[in-house]
Amino acid sequence: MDNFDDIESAKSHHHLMKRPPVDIEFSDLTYSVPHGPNGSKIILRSVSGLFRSGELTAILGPSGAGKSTLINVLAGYRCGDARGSIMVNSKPRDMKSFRKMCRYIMQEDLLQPSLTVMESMKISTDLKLGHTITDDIKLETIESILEMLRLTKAKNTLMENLSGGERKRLSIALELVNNPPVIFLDEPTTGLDDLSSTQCVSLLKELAHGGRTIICSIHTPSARIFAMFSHIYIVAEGQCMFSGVGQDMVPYLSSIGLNCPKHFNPADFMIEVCSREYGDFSEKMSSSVDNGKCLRWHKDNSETRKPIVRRASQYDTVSKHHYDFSSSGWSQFKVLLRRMAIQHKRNIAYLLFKFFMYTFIGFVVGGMFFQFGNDGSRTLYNYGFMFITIIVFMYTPLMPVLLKFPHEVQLLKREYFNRWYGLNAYFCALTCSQLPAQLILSSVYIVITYFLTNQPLEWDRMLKFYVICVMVSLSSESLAYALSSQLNVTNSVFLGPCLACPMMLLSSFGLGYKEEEIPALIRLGMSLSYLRYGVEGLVMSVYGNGRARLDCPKSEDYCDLRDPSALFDTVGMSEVSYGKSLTLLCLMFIAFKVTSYAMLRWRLSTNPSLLLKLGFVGRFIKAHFNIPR
Ligand SMILES: Nc1ncnc2c1ncn2[C@@H]1O[C@H](COP(=O)(O)OP(=O)(O)OP(=O)(O)O)[C@@H](O)[C@H]1O
Repeated sequence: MDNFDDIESAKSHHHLMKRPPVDIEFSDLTYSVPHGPNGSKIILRSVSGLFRSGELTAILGPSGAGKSTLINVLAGYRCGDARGSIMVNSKPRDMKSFRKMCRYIMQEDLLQPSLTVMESMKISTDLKLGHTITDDIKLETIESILEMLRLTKAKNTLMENLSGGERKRLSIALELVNNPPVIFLDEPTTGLDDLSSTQCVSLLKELAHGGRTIICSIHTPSARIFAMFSHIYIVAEGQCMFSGVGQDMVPYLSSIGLNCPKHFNPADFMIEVCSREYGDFSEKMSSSVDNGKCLRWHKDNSETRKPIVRRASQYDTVSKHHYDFSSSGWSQFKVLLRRMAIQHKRNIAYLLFKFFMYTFIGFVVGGMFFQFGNDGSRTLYNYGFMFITIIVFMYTPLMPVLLKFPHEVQLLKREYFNRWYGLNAYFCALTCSQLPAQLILSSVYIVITYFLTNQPLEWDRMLKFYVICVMVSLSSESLAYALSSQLNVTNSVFLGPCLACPMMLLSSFGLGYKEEEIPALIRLGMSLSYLRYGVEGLVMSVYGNGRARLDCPKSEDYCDLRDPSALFDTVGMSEVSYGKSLTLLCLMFIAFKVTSYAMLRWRLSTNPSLLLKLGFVGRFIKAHFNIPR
């Protein structure tokens, strides 16, 4: 088969270099999830097992048996309510160092959109190999991995145009770049045809031969694929039904009175047994392998006929390896910024659409308040223009983030978990990547409306107006990140505008009231609405700083608000200054930014959900408000 030749030719390369052994042993592992307001559902029931380096382990079992959960818990992706012990090289798993050496390829192929295969491989190598390795070596590594995974022909294809098999292989390729010693794969062959599945598993086998610990869950493998695994671990109903070498599965089943028919795929037979097609053998099977503790069927040392036991000195070499980030935070930031810039460039149609939308809204609003800026009889209408401008700068950056970011978080979770980069670098790159478009689009709207509505053409007033609009839009964007980093799309899109409504109302509250007439609670709400500081800032930039009395058209007998101070009294802003409003707006922006960072860190954390620690209230929120973790 071509692929075997490819693998042979690639053996000498960096990504297939031998790795020191990492053995994973778990015992009495129990995992439950909250179920209903008070209850919990046990998914893993005191299972034990040993997954050794140099072995390709398959976790098999009927659908819903707990395979993905076992992988999630072992990889540390979900720790939730897990109890029991997980040992790595005979020492309790230290999540911090374990995460540095393990990679997790999830069932869904979460790949960054709008990048070609080559671009994503380059970004992956730049992030993972850092700048200590020359570009030539990186390119060589990429070329050989792509060749090995038969992706060379697709290297200039955009991710979204790849076939299911190619996407799966690319997910593996991206993680192979820095030669991880432990790889978890959740159903790597799902969606692949027979040939692609065989090639994928033979690649994993080759990687395992290089000393890696490769653990994957798999659905009903063909007899050929089944024979490729060095270790089979069967799970059903959250318990271990068998753990050992594939060839021993038929004798094992015979030993408990279940004879696999000739010419029957042992994996299929085992799944049928676990699905109770031949009666209930679950307890018998699970107790005969001591729920995974029994090593009788494991690959043994041919001389001693005992399971292979490693020497402590072999494990020591692992700690000498450095699996830390190869690139500095600054390099990660630059690479991520480059990636986001490419994605923006590829999405130029979306940017153009936004440009036209801002232009269109600019003309609509400018037309509605045409020439009101210096008209003493229309001062309140002009105040309305400023209020609407703030609403525009609240909604336009809010909605796209609420719609897009919940999906982006999934990608972020995968890359962050697999230690492509740190959160600080990502967060800074995300903030900076949005800024140029934000500044340009804000200018488009402001230039159109400012001139159409005939606001004072003084540089300092225009600049002040611009700064307030940009700060409101950046605050709205940060608020949207804070919400959408915790919620799914449906809830984000619902909650965002719901929160915006009271803030909008509070921003213009006070019209016609004296400050002491406003109830204390509403005054508190007003002081928490960043939109209010936005409206105040715009009013002060246009009317503050000693603006002269406005023109009063001849058609009017009397213009009661032609004096700016009369407007300040009417809208309850006589005590307001531009500097104070801008400072408070900036503080609100910082508060939103810090909140969105903290929310994101919380979302990426593998610790038990904070909500679960809150007891009943937390469980209720989690169960009924679709909080994804
Ligand atoms: N958060 C959760 N809340 C409630 N039940 C859950 C949760 N996560 C998993 N389960 C349940 O736990 C069981 C095991 O799920 P898991 O995804 O591990 O199964 P699996 O063996 O990987 O299945 P499949 O092969 O179909 O992917 C299933 O019955 C599933 O419904």
